[in-house]
Amino acid sequence: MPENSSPGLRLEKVRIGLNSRTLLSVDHHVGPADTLTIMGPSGSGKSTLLAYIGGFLDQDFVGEGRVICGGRDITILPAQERHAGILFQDPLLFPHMSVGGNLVFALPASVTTVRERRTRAEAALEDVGLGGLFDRDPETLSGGQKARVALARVLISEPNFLLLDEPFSKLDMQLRDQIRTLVFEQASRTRLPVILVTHDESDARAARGDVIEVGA
Ligand SMILES: Nc1ncnc2c1ncn2[C@@H]1O[C@H](COP(=O)(O)OP(=O)(O)OP(=O)(O)O)[C@@H](O)[C@H]1O
Repeated sequence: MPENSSPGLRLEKVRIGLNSRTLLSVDHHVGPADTLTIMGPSGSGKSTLLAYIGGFLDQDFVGEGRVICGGRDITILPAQERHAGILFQDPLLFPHMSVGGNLVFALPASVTTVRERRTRAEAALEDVGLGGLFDRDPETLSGGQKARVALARVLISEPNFLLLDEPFSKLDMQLRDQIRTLVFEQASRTRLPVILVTHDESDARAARGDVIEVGA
């Protein structure tokens, strides 16, 4: 199989620049269910790299190189056609919707009936250990439960790959361990390539994949 038709996510000679300065360069292939961890000092361009891959790079930056997903060059596609599943430090749940509403909102439009949409959301909640919480107000959840809902919402959107921007950094140590185990289990189950940005060595170890240090 020619290399660029392989499954997974290929970052081909990707360079992120600001003004005339190169912030970081990456050339790497992330296979299905593999994680590439990006570590580096604050301001080294890690979040900006995720924005380039996801298709939402701010116009102040220069992004070069190709992003190839499942053999398809997605570099020129707008964000909504790249289907990145993104998790940030904050779960960013919609406060005016129930937990289930947050998930139903993220479902692909191809799931059309109300009954099927509800069934899919309930199953996604089960997958992250939150069965039965469909009707809950997200504001009443603990930090760990919110992180689980955010994960379920990303997974139910049927993303092509995951971009994780320090998603565990606000959780205390025990919770951090639980949530990241769940994230990597689910990424592995769904065969998604993952790019993880973190400052934390234990996140990198838990991810078990390749680690790139940038800005060193
Ligand atoms: N919209 C913007 N316009 C100009 N410069 C920006 C903009 N957003 C961020 N920057 C700068 O670009 C650089 C890269 O930012 P980025 O957020 O990607 O770094 P990071 O490695 O993710 O940092 P951290 O680890 O602190 O999250 C930083 O120097 C930042 O100050």
